[in-house]
Amino acid sequence: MSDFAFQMHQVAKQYPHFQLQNIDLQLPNGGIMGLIGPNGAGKSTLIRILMGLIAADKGTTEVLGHNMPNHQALAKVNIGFVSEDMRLYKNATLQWHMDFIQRIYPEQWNQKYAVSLLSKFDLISEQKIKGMSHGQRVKSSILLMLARQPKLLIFDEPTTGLDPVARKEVLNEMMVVLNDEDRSILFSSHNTQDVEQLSDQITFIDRGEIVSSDDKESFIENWRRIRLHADSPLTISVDQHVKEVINQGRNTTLIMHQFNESMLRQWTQQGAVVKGVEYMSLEEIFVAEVEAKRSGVAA
Ligand SMILES: Nc1ncnc2c1ncn2[C@@H]1O[C@H](COP(=O)(O)OP(=O)(O)OP(=O)(O)O)[C@@H](O)[C@H]1O
Repeated sequence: MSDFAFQMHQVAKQYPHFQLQNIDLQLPNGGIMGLIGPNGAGKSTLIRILMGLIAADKGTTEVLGHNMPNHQALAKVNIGFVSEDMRLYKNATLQWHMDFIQRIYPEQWNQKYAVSLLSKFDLISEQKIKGMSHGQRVKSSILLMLARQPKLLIFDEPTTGLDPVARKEVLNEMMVVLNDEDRSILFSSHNTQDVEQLSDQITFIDRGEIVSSDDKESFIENWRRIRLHADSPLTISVDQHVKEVINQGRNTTLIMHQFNESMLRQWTQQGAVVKGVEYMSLEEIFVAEVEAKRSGVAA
């Protein structure tokens, strides 16, 4: 058994107008990784390669110790996948789907858990899929996936399009699953708040490449917003640590990477007063990381 839920090494995939490249990524067993990227960054392409739904042009992908896509049948027994375009049979009820999956995975299916999820998600098993709202369909897909207790759970944008109540229900249930240290989770999202709440590892992806991948604490610890006040203009330029300088009259805001207190001295010696040293939100860090990478100044 591998120590990793998945490992990707130098994976690449070329489409006519897009290239996923240099993907080196791994998730230790029991880890929870949030994959954040703008529209068209390559999140779904990366996930589809992991699922064996498409083959990479280059590199190696191993999921739960099985080589993908060649041994995907073995890996998929223990992978649960939920995506936005999940196909459920519109004319069938949720109960029909539950029975169907139970027949395919009789060993893994946990009927008691399925029934508890029905009540938690406020779903009616006798309802046909075609009569359900978007949120109910997403919750149904998640129920069907969770009740067979896979070792690796992959969610592609699980909270997109959900109202705040449904979103909270889904996130709460994901948190419960997360407490089981045996299970690993990868989920993609535009919503950095969801990712911040759930993940212990975060991967930023942009234009088909990984911008950075680290544990959440390291990201938060590495970045600061510094607010300075000075009566005369300060000369501060972008460098290895100062990623952005925003001048607003006598106030200057700096976005800084790998900050330490001693860096403040260079500006206090120019007569600046430090008004604030603030942690940044994951969303701000994401934007700063992407901008640094796009401008060629690696963060
Ligand atoms: N089958 C395909 N043929 C050609 N191009 C494709 C194909 N699948 C994806 N692409 C292109 O690859 C790029 C990345 O798409 P992908 O769906 O992986 O991005 P994403 O990060 O999941 O985006 P979003 O957040 O908008 O869902 C896009 O430019 C898309 O047009």
